[in-house]
Amino acid sequence: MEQTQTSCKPSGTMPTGTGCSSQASDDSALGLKLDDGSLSAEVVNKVTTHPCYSPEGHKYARIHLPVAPACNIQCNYCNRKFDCSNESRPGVVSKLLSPAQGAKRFSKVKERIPQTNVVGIAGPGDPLANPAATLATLKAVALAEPDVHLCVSTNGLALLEQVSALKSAGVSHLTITINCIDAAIGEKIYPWVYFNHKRLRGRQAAQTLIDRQLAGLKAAVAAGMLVKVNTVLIPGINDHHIEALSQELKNYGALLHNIMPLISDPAHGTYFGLTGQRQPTEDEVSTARQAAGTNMAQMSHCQQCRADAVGHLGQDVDLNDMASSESEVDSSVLVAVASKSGVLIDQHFGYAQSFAIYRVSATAIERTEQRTVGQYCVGDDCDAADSRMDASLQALSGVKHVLCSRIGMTPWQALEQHGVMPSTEYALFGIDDALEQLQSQLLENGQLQAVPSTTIKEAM
Ligand SMILES: C[S@@+](CC[C@H](N)C(=O)[O-])C[C@H]1O[C@@H](n2cnc3c(N)ncnc32)[C@H](O)[C@@H]1O
Ligand code: SF4
Repeated sequence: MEQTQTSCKPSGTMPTGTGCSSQASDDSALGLKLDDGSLSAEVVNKVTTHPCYSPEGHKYARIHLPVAPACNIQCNYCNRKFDCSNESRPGVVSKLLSPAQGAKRFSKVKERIPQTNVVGIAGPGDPLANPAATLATLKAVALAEPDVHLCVSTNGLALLEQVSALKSAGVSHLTITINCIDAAIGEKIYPWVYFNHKRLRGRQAAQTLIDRQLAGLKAAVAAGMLVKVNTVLIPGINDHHIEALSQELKNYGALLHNIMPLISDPAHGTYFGLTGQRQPTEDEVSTARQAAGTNMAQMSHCQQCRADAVGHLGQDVDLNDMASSESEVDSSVLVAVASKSGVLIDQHFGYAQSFAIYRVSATAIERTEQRTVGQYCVGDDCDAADSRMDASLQALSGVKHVLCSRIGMTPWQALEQHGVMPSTEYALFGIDDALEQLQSQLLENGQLQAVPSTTIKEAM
């Protein structure tokens, strides 16, 4: 890394300044800083040309490509469903994209907004719970435009094992959401964490996540990435802990700290929304930033963007007129339904011995066949061997969507990697109702050719 001295000097919090230095970090050993505590010219350039890292980057635009639907943890403030109209909060998107569609969207946007120099993957789930789609998208974008900044935003659970792949793909800017370093706090934020093929709960889940986040942070910094940490400020849960957290983040070499207010609304269908967890006041956010600012450079211009945000920060571009150019519009899709009763979506993917296959087009929903599969989970063993997944994939050949009541993370990821979209969104819905809702969603998202009217036909 180039070590040219610059005029960028420590300034503590960074709402309006250069945003390129921190007050007290002593991480020069990590290669980001010079001996006098200032940042190298290369780092300053990477920070000030990124709209999310520095207010100075406002002349540049960013695009988030929504290619990562699955998540390996659950946060009590998050619901990754598709958005309602005009909804703007992290984790929501209008339409998921494949890596090829993502790269195409980037090229279109770059033509229209040439200042787009940042391509990020931030969901709607966790990019590193969908590593194949994330890496394929990053590589396709880098091929089209080698000079863009590539960014990833992750909860950090799977970071340690992905750092070198991210580095090789050219990721320079990384954001990790770390809300606490105390598992007693973490268990109030994360109901479960899916790690090493097991769903962990309670304190063990929180401790595992925290350990992995800190190990991943350390590895990413050592690999030369500029690491920003997001912390969601949740009154009564982690607000008393912010200073201790920022001290640890500094020790681990994070460059910036972005304390974001919790967004909580009963209508969002999140645990915190439903339990009435309140959002912090502006004063509480600024107190937290001051407390953390004694250790870390603070950000305060974050817009808490959607996972498909496009354009300059705070001036998002409407993508509706681009949908048709993202093609991959089908005239019909095959949907596999896992059902025990034959009436409801009430079968776990792993325990299904057969799937009912439906052909869904814009004008019809037609049941075509029943396909038998070798059961994926055997006894308590849902950490199935690759061969059982291969057999399931073969049985589901040509299928684009699987509707089931539950599914493990391993088969979810394997299906996604093969272009099949699993969904538990319709668990316990009537099959007809679920298929009609899916049909409407595909039409709305431009993934089916739009022709009105619906009929359900039993062709068997
Ligand atoms: C949707 S996430 C996607 C990236 C990744 N899964 C993660 O959690 O870091 C992007 C950011 O939005 C934050 N976020 C999600 N829901 C939120 C909410 N209701 N209020 C405030 N921040 C939220 C996450 O904590 C994260 O920092
Ligand atoms: S890690 Fe990110 S995507 Fe996953 S539940 Fe939490 S906020 Fe949502």
